[in-house]
Amino acid sequence: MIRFDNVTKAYPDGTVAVDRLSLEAPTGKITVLVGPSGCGKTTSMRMVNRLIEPTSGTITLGGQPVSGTDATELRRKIGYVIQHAGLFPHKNVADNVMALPRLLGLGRREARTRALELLERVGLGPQFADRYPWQLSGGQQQRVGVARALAADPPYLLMDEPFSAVDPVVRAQLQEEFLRLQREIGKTIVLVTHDIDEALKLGDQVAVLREGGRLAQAAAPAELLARPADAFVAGFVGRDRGYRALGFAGTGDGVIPAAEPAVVLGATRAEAEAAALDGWILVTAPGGEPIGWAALDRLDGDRVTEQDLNLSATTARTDGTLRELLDAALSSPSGRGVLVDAEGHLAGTVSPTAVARAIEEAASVTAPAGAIAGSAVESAAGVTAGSVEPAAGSAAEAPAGSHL
Ligand SMILES: Nc1ncnc2c1ncn2[C@@H]1O[C@H](COP(=O)(O)OP(=O)(O)OP(=O)(O)O)[C@@H](O)[C@H]1O
Repeated sequence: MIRFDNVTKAYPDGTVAVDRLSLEAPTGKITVLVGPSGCGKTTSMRMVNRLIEPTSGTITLGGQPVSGTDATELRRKIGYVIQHAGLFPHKNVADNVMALPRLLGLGRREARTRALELLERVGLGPQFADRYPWQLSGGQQQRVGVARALAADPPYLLMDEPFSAVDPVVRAQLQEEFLRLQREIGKTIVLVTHDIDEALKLGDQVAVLREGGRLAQAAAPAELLARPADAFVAGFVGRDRGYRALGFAGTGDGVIPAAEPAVVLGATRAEAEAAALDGWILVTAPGGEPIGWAALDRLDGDRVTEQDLNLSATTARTDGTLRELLDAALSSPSGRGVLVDAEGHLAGTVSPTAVARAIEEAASVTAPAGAIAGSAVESAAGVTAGSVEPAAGSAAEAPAGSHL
């Protein structure tokens, strides 16, 4: 565990960057520090590995005050990932990854083997080992940065805006990979971001800081969405937080999919017309995976082809979150959200009304009469005050929904 106890940092010019911060980052979990620019996120994090010394207060790592630990010794226990990866430009990828273990005396051949293993863990094949940083994309550089931080197998990881220098698509991919990796390695992580969506997606615990370096609230994402401590947190978390909370409000297990007829791509117009419930027919791949919807009155030829497909809808897994189910239902041109099983095969469809009913039920199971929907949703997610356990079906799980 990393613990901040009444920690303050005032710079010589009088700026109070961090003001009496008390916070625990639990072992094996991801704690995200989030807040507007200048609220003291980076300063807080850098005090952990003693790149910055606090003015007062104590930071402990596994019960040991960092101020009493030799800085070099300390940094061996703490991997550090920064924005733009911060790779050595004159070293190739393998040497970048193994710089620290080599310094600590690891032999060249062993270092190379370990570098290749680590690169594979972060999704980079052996062909990257001999490239130089300038020969990599931004996302690949970030992956090397993560591999390097893990090289000495430290129990703690500090990550400062690790995914912010890449485009949104790569970013989402890196976030998913990072969560998958963390499920394997279970490090104690403090991650800084200014992006609340990233914080809610990655954090087991999210600590919202406000200007002046004061902690506004630290809670599990579902708790933060359901019960923001004050107007600042509510504003920072965003206006659509009721909808976002559905991502933590249990799964669609209680929603029974309705049978949906479908035809395989390449079926004849007559087959599509015979099967359809209304003006829309669902089209699948030969293996049974839904691909898209076709409007019968807009079919181009005698057969259903890819050109006929409307691809605007998302699919949700039957055990996906209520948010994913609602999104599937609302994004479907036919008004029926497509559900798939764990193998990606069509399981049926669900209407927005059916999902709304499930949302109401989730809210009423545990809520006393008259309780506000927000706290009911939170109860349904099984979140207790102060808990940092991810709720079932939370962002820490593999993504259950995908694009149709
Ligand atoms: N060396 C310094 N001297 C004086 N003030 C500083 C120094 N370093 C940081 N600050 C100030 O401390 C405050 C907190 O800075 P910090 O970098 O921790 O914020 P941040 O939340 O990480 O911001 P950002 O999201 O913009 O990176 C800011 O007001 C900043 O200007």
